[in-house]
Amino acid sequence: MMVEQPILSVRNLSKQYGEGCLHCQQSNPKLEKNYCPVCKTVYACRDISFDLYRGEILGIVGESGSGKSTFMKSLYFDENVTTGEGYLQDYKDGKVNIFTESSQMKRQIRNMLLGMVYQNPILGLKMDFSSLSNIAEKQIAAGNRHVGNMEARSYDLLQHVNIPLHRSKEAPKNFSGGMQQRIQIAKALSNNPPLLLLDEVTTGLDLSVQADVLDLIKSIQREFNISMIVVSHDLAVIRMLADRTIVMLNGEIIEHGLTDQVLEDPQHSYTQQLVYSLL
Ligand SMILES: Nc1ncnc2c1ncn2[C@@H]1O[C@H](COP(=O)(O)OP(=O)(O)OP(=O)(O)O)[C@@H](O)[C@H]1O
Repeated sequence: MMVEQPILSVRNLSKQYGEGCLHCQQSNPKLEKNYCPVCKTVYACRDISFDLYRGEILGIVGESGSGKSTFMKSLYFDENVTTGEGYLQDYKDGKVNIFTESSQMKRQIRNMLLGMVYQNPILGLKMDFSSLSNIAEKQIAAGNRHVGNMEARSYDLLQHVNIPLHRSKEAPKNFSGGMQQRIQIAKALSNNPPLLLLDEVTTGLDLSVQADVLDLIKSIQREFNISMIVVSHDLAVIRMLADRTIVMLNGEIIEHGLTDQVLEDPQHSYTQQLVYSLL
């Protein structure tokens, strides 16, 4: 029998801000939430481990400050991890820890194998450039040189994310929040990545716009069979999107399981609170 390999494996990822001290460097130190009461070092992510499979959406939910964004930034190399390992099946057959690669290789991994959609579209888009050139930029970074092909792919993607083609030469700064997120999604998909990272992508949008963007994400999963990691503080978003869910609190994973299971039978008191607040 063929055993399915995860497309991403993360082992013991930790990220701290600060040097640590004798108090917090002992095993099982007593922390104040996620920071050391003595030296104030912040332990933003502690010992995060999981596998992600092809075509799967993994949800990460937790309150503000639980470490979700730090985790996502680490995966996209916006931040360097303090310790930990990450293996991508499509990079050197999943045999090399991506976190210890050179910055040049990290750039290449990012350009070829990852797509990122940020909560704040300013981080993901050049607001004054046309939507088309925003998408082309990512394709060029991934090594495409053929202008005709790039244009055709960009139009195709814009159509997919329901941006009227007659607006493709307009800059995202003219667009609504929902449209900007859809352009970010088109851009993130333009290099055909096996893994798409989505960080609070619907936060701040009107409910109906939010529903449209969530529908779009779901349809992209079905159509492209792409794996995604979706971070949100909102369990309703996670419920709609994620096959499996990780719950984070104070930088740690406190619960992990199939989303239905986590929702129906939450084990940790914090998860129970989150679930009951949905009712
Ligand atoms: N550059 C930094 N320097 C020091 N501490 C930081 C830095 N970035 C994040 N932190 C701290 O790390 C912890 C985790 O923050 P993070 O942004 O990952 O949380 P989050 O769950 O994404 O919350 P939010 O949704 O509010 O961003 C917080 O305590 C935060 O104050």
